[in-house]
Amino acid sequence: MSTASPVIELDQVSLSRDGVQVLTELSLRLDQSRIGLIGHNGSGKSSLVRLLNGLLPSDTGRVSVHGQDPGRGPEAMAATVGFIFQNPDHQLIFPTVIEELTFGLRNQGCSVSGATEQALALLRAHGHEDWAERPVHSLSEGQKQLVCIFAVLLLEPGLLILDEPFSALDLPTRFRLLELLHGLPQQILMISHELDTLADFDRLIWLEDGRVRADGTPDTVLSAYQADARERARSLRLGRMQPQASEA
Ligand SMILES: Nc1ncnc2c1ncn2[C@@H]1O[C@H](COP(=O)(O)OP(=O)(O)OP(=O)(O)O)[C@@H](O)[C@H]1O
Repeated sequence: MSTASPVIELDQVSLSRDGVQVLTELSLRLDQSRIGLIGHNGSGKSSLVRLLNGLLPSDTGRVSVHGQDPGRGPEAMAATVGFIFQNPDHQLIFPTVIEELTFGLRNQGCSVSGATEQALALLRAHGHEDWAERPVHSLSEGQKQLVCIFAVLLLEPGLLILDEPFSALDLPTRFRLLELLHGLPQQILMISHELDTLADFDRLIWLEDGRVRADGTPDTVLSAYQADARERARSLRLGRMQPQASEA
């Protein structure tokens, strides 16, 4: 794993997509081990994490991820940032688990035998050596998500970014994944609408309209976020009731 300082820094970063401003003058220094990113739909969470792994370029400002400039693009960032998508099918491209796991290592110049050895060792360490030759399509959603995590762990990135990794998973699988994530040495930045999965995190950032609405421990940020969501739900209900009242 990289020994670079595990710090993500954004300085006055703005980003627009299709001409719409998505992030506005965002400045953050993230050096905690477990960081959660929350916010209502469209608040800019996915855009922010895609900026960190080089999938989206910023319009203005400076971004540094463990000393690397994501402006170099996602391939150059692969050794620094492991990215886990919400839907494993967007990530998994090979027929078998072992092919999937060895691809990244081979890309980094590792021999077939060396890559296979490392992949088998990782599967063995997690009690899944029997998965090696399994067709990826035969795995459950939770098993596929684990394979995605194993694939990025083999590249030993300093940062793992997970964009809503739990949405398709049942509760036991969610617990199993959370346990695995909490045991990893990597810095973790995770987007989740499942707020209970973030309760043990060191820090939560609440994004709203591309700006930081709140930033602090789960205790403080989650209660404010839930109160805001309840207030929004209440005004939505009132909004629906208005036409009926005027009809009366
Ligand atoms: N591919 C895209 N092209 C153009 N605009 C996009 C694209 N994806 C998202 N956006 C816009 O960027 C803004 C932020 O979206 P983003 O996906 O970053 O939000 P989010 O907080 O991750 O939302 P959600 O919780 O719904 O996943 C929204 O206004 C959205 O419409």
